[in-house]
Amino acid sequence: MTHSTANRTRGPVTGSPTTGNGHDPKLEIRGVTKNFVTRAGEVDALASCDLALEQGEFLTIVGPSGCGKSTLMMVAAGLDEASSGSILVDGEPAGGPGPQRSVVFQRFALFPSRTVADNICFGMQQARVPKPEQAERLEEQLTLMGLGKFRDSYPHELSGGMQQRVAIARSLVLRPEILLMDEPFGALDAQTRLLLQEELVRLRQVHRFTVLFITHSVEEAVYLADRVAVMTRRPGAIKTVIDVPGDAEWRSSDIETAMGHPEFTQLRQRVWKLVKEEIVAS
Ligand SMILES: Nc1ncnc2c1ncn2[C@@H]1O[C@H](COP(=O)(O)OP(=O)(O)OP(=O)(O)O)[C@@H](O)[C@H]1O
Repeated sequence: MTHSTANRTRGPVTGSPTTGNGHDPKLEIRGVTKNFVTRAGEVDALASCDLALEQGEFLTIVGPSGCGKSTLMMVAAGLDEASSGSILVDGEPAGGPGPQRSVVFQRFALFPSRTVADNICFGMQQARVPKPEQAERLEEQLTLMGLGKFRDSYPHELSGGMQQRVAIARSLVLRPEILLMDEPFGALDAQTRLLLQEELVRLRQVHRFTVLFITHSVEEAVYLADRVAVMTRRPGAIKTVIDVPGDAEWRSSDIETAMGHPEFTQLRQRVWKLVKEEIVAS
């Protein structure tokens, strides 16, 4: 994927959104709104949201707490219905959840009574992937995620970081075209988080999946992304989308080194200022 070196900031997108490079979108969130009816009244969670991700793009979403990020993710995953608007994959209505879109949540949600290997294979069994192929994909993921030694362990025997590796492996083994990640590293200690961020960059180089990634961490958002979408306060909409240059010097660095780079700091500050405006105004 190519990137412009100039950081362009786009205003709220209306109508049919384009991708960063104007290509046909892999995943498109078109005019999605969501309101919840509760006993206390209606909650407008999302105003009209538009986003388009091209094949292989990594788009991170940041925004104030409660602005509707997880709601948007649930709708994008087909796990909840939009009040209006649509989710398109390759230009077609996406419908309910399917193997094409895989979700990783903050909490690992592993089956406690299944071993690591069985947890990773669960989705493949459901999808009736032939046994020899299951075995092949399992071995590949165990190696990629550094889980080989833990294949026969149970989730309670693993650290949080290892459990999240299993959750990610369980998603990747299905070879999803689109990976939807809702604060996947939010429950981890700082060191494990750094390691998994770097591993996600590496995995993405191998798999080239399209990623929509929610985070509270502005650093994480900038480090991982091709573009960072900033949401408004609730009801959430896309306030701005910022390009992160693909050829930035810090791109091949680990996140600690990247954070010391002036260009990275500038981007981080720019994103944080936009988020802070929304926090202050809410
Ligand atoms: N099932 C639900 N029923 C009623 N209200 C809901 C439901 N889910 C979310 N909301 C409300 O919608 C709004 C957006 O919530 P959401 O969890 O999407 O925000 P968020 O940006 O992901 O928050 P955070 O950053 O704190 O995780 C909140 O006001 C929340 O209380």
